[in-house]
Amino acid sequence: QTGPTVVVAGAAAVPADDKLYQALGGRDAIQAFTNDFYASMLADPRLAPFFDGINAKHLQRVLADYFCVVAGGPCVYDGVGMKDAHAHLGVGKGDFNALVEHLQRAMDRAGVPFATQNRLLARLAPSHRDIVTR
Ligand code: HEM
Repeated sequence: QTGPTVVVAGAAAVPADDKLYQALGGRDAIQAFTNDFYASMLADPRLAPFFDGINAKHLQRVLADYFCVVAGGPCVYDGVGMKDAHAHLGVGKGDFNALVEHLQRAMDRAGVPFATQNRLLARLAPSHRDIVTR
């Protein structure tokens, strides 16, 4: 990406244009694949325990806001930074990769083109430094 970037809470660098946000189909489309993504993580015995006792409605909303902001969309992320959000969870690299795979599959099911999926994943990838703690 070219052009100026801003840094969002959670240390994702976000470009000043909203092209990726548009390519993802806007806020409603992002919320839809986020909800599907969340449901598929709950159905994965490896990831489900992390989400025990978590307010799913809230997390689905802030996750979609986060993806939206990372994609350059006109959303506000009002959650906590990635480091603080995950510090207590003991997320491993394999867990991180498993989550990314679920996100990829959910975007696939939503008809998001492969190249667009990869642009979002590339912007999320650096957050592993804040999220993976073991
Ligand atoms: C690209 C990777 C990831 C992104 C972008 C991401 C994003 C987020 C966001 C935006 C929140 C909300 C923070 C808030 O409520 O203020 C959150 C919370 C959470 N994340 Fe992640 N996350 C990622 C990876 C993971 C992984 C790999 C796991 C576990 C396997 C995980 C488990 C959780 C849990 C359990 C919460 C809720 C924490 C709580 O409310 O106490 N996340 N994440």
